[in-house]
Amino acid sequence: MTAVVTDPAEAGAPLAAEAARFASFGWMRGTSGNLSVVTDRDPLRLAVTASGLDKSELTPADVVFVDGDGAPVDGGNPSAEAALHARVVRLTGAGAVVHVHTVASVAMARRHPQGIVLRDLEMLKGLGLPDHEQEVLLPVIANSQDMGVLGDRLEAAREPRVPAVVVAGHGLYVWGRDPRRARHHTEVVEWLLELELTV
Ligand SMILES: CSCCC(=O)C(=O)COP(=O)(O)O
Ligand SMILES: [Zn+2]
Repeated sequence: MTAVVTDPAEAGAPLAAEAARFASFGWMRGTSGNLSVVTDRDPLRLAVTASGLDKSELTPADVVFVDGDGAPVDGGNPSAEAALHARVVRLTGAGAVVHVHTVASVAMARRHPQGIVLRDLEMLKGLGLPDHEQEVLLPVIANSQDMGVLGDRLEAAREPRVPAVVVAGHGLYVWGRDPRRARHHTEVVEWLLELELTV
């Protein structure tokens, strides 16, 4: 069950902390990346990071509440990708979504535009897979500035066992039950991508 949150600072504090962590890894350079957390399920509401800010400097107030289509409910300027966050939540039931611009995700999508095979790695258990003897495809979808188009591509390509999709030439979308689990999934997927890039 999702605790209903209506105070921007309450919703924004964990997102600011997560953003600072990802930014410290170099995954949100410039003003790239965005984060969201579900604050209500009925009707669906998300707190999404505001657009165009340096994500290493967010304050708890730097979030905007959006509806199930990613439109602001009380004004404000949500992330340009808010509609994709909302779509991921509607599709997967996730409670938090992470979008980071990592070099490894873009490089690996360039090498493997049809998707990235991950197999025989203990770290796959960090995505909820039962053991290391697994082979899964991390989907890669083509980029678009139209979040509806990106959402359709994500829906068509997603692998239900993998809480992540790479957007070619852009970055990584990852989700989880809450911000902490979405962070763990993000760190695991990025580790797998960096490994495959290295070997
Ligand atoms: C240089 S970042 C370009 C936009 C983008 O892809 C991104 O992740 C940040 O967009 P936002 O509107 O959330 O700041
Ligand atoms: Zn982006």
